[in-house]
Amino acid sequence: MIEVKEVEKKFGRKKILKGVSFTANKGEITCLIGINGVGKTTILNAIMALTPIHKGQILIDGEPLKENTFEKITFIPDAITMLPQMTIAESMEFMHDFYASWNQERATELLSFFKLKPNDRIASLSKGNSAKVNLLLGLALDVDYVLMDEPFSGIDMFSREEIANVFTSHLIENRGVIITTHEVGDIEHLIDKVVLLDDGMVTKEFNAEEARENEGKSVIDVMREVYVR
Ligand SMILES: Nc1ncnc2c1ncn2[C@@H]1O[C@H](COP(=O)(O)OP(=O)(O)OP(=O)(O)O)[C@@H](O)[C@H]1O
Repeated sequence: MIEVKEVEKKFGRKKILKGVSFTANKGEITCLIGINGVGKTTILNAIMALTPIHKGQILIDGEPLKENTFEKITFIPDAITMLPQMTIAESMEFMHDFYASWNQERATELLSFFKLKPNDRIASLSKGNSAKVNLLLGLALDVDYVLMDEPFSGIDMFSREEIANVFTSHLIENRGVIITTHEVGDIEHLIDKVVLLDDGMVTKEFNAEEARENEGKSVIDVMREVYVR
């Protein structure tokens, strides 16, 4: 389980996170939802210790992040980090050399799942294919937790559908996934848990299935109650 406890974060004098708390379980897809600039990426960066926090605590399976935790968790940012002149195949080799947790079999499966061509250069990829390569490089690691920053942002409907299919496939298996988004529409059915953020705080944390079954409400219905007052 990933536990984010009372996390506070400032940039200069501006307080971005004002005591954010939530949990994300293994085997579930947790979605952080909030408008642009609310601090979604900052939360993922904080979980990965890529940015320092000023107060609070983040635990992964009960322990603070340490060097060996990086074999347990991966972060898929919203833009590809491979060099533009590299081919997809070279990017995969790079990851293979760098991470002990690289799973070549899964990488090859993802390559065909996304219908990507290994000899295409990163610089030549469309936004949709670039997002798919990014996802491939993260999901091919045998880790327990995957953090994804806006995996559906700015890409066409068909690419979004293909990416969404990964979430319901064995490629996610029983990992814990945290994704961020500001538009929940066409991924609503994939989400187990929702964490709504507003003004640097969690305004509501709920189980999407329970809201549907017990109250007959969609994620968007609950969002409307919280944000449109
Ligand atoms: N390195 C930084 N220095 C100063 N301010 C920053 C820095 N990184 C982020 N911020 C500010 O912190 C706030 C939260 O940024 P963040 O990127 O976490 O938001 P977000 O919810 O992910 O937004 P988006 O949906 O646009 O990606 C924004 O106001 C942003 O301008």
